[in-house]
Amino acid sequence: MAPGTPSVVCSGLDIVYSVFGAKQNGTDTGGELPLVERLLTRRNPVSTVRKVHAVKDVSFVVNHGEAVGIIGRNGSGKSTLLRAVAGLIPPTNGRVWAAGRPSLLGVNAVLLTGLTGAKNVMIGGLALGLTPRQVRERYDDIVDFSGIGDFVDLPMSAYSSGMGARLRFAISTAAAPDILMIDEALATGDAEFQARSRDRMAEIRRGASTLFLVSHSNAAIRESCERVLWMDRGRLVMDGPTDEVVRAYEQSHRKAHP
Ligand SMILES: Nc1ncnc2c1ncn2[C@@H]1O[C@H](COP(=O)(O)OP(=O)(O)OP(=O)(O)O)[C@@H](O)[C@H]1O
Repeated sequence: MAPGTPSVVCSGLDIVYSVFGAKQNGTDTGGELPLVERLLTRRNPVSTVRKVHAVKDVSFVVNHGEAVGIIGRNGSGKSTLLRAVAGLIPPTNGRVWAAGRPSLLGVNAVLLTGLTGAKNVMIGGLALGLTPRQVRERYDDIVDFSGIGDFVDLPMSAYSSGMGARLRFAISTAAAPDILMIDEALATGDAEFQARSRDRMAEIRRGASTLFLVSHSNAAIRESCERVLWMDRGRLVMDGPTDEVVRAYEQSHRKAHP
């Protein structure tokens, strides 16, 4: 885990989703016909498999101790890239290599919403590689940090989305993972929780772990990351120091909407 040595290597990564039951472009003219005519002619849309090329030929190397922001417009492939690096989606082409266990528990974790927060703390802790004893030792800290109070004894299905996100974040950062990945939804926490999250991220970084942060908040990216990957339509269009990349990204908005 020495700072300066590679933590994540992504080489020529392509991710293509297959969407089943979608209308294939060009094969269906039904949409252009008036409703009555469509009903009379019974011309139904052709259901088929549609490919969505969400990440296209992306390559980068991130070293231990780096905090990397991922920015880009809606649908540009940020979350998909993060999930692929976490090993949750197999690459269609290319390779992803990670030193250590990436933890995307931050927000997208599949916790069991039918179970109580308390049970999910145990499950999440075990998933992070902690022993049951370590989870018990850290239990109070995790629950305190999440700030969900007595709700911990209720099923997670009764939580607001912000409460769920806070508990996931608290669990995911309890084990100081080698590679912590945080997706946008973290921003659902209130201002006080966000301030505590930033402190916790700074603490994790001091432990020479690697941080990936997907966010639409350029302020959050500026505050937490020294390097930024800018994604656009699945491609990595810029990779460099935060100031440079965020400035170029903001300028591209101004050009698009002067
Ligand atoms: N499970 C999925 N199945 C099919 N297509 C998907 C799936 N998830 C994402 N996509 C598509 O992949 C593309 C990239 O989506 P992704 O969620 O990675 O973008 P994003 O940059 O994180 O977007 P946002 O900023 O809106 O969260 C989009 O076209 C999206 O519709």
